Amino acid sequence: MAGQREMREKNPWHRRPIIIIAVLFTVVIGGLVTMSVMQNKPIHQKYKYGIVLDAGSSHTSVYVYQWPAEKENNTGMVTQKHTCNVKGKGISSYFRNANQAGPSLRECMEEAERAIPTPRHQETPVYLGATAGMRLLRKENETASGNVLLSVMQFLQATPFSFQGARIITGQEEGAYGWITVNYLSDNFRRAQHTMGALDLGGASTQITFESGDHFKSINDFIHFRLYGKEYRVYTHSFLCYGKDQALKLFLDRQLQAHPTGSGKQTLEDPCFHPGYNKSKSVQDIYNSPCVSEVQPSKAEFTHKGTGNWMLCQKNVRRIFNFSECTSSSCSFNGVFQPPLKGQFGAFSAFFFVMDFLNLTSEPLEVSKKKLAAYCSMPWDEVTKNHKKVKEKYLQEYCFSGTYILTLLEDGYNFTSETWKDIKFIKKIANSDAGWTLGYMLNLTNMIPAEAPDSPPIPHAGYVTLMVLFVFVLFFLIVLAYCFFRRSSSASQKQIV
Ligand SMILES: O=c1[nH]cnc2c1ncn2[C@@H]1O[C@H](COP(=O)(O)OP(=O)(O)O)[C@@H](O)[C@H]1O
Ligand SMILES: [Ca+2]
Repeated sequence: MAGQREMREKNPWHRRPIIIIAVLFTVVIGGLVTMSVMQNKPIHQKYKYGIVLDAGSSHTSVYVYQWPAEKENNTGMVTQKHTCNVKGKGISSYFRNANQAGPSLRECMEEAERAIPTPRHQETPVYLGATAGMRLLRKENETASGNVLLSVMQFLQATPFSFQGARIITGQEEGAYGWITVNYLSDNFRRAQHTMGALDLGGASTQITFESGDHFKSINDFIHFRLYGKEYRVYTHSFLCYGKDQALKLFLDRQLQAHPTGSGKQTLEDPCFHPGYNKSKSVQDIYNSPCVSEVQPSKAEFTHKGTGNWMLCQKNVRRIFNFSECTSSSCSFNGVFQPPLKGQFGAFSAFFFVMDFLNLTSEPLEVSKKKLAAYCSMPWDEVTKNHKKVKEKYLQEYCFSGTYILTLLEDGYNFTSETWKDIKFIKKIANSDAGWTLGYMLNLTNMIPAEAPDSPPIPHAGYVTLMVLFVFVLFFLIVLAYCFFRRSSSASQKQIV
């Protein structure tokens, strides 16, 4: 008996309260660990959706975006779920039969219906923004542009989505939203010291946008943003008629006016088209735009003949710009103020399509010029043989388009051989297309807050881990205290004995 009691006193685990405490602690710790694992398991996300239609001058694209419902204001959360290119030309081409403009969007809107779960349709906002093609049509024929917009509005209103409006956005908005898109997708607003500039080349206009502290001139070209608690002063300018399709019209007009012919069909010897290229073209196709001079050549047709001479091509391309007039401290072209370039630039849309086709997206400026000169001098039949799958409409123009891009960037915007590496020709960032549509939607749905959202001092997972650790330490301390107490009480018992 005495021996048994002695053993029990030596081994404290034999005591009932201790066993109960140990079991309780095990249960509590087990509970806490399970809770922390459960809490951090990815829960089934509820997504929200948004649709933006980019009604460009050459064609319309439909973009479907999605984001987790509870993370609306976290940057980098919106992703591009689906895109669809509307068949045919841009909505401005429906100026003669405006009521056909809306129905032309049908197939792509049906695709959007399939891309978004049906229960979400009603709450999904849909926006249409029209760019330079519609700006030009409004200039030429306001009634026609109004009718085209009315047709697309009526069509979109009848879709199951929540229609939020169809309008012609300004060139400034186009530039600014493109800038917001590239910086949002690169997570520059919250993580980086600097933002990235945006260069957008369309068919009818082109935009340059970048952060610049230089704000004393031309207030019109500066926009202020407060995003995630930071101030941004952004320069943006849109050049109407300097998209690549309108620039080609300006270019052909200059050449046709420079070599008027007397009687007979006019032949235009064009250094920006390949040798052996020979096509009869309608004069009306050039003069159907408010960008070109009102004095038309008298003939209805002309023969467009390529000569493939890059040096001469660049010399002629330069003529569509005015580089001499400038009443400000510094200018891009046509007397437009532009502060000195700063930082890196993302160049997208036609900047990317053309430079990518020509394999010039990562070449230095001088190499690009040499390669382009060699490409322009290639005979047209060889070009068509080498690129059987490329649409002829694009293929015939790549020599001109490449030359136009190099000239616009170097002589127009003032990039140099040294700063050329700061231009990144991009199509997508983080799987979403670079362009103005995402920035437009982020702005209209208030998804970029002016102030940085308050975040807890430690993340949730860290909090749970700390709590578990804390319980372990507490448990260890109690055991330690108990042992200490046991030892000192048995020592004092011995002394009494
Ligand atoms: O694959 C391609 N190769 C060359 N150019 C392209 C390709 N895809 C689109 N483009 C061009 O990109 C431009 C897009 O312009 P958009 O239609 O957005 O006009 P906008 O922005 O001036 O309103 C057009 O000039 C179109 O021809
Ligand atoms: Ca565009």
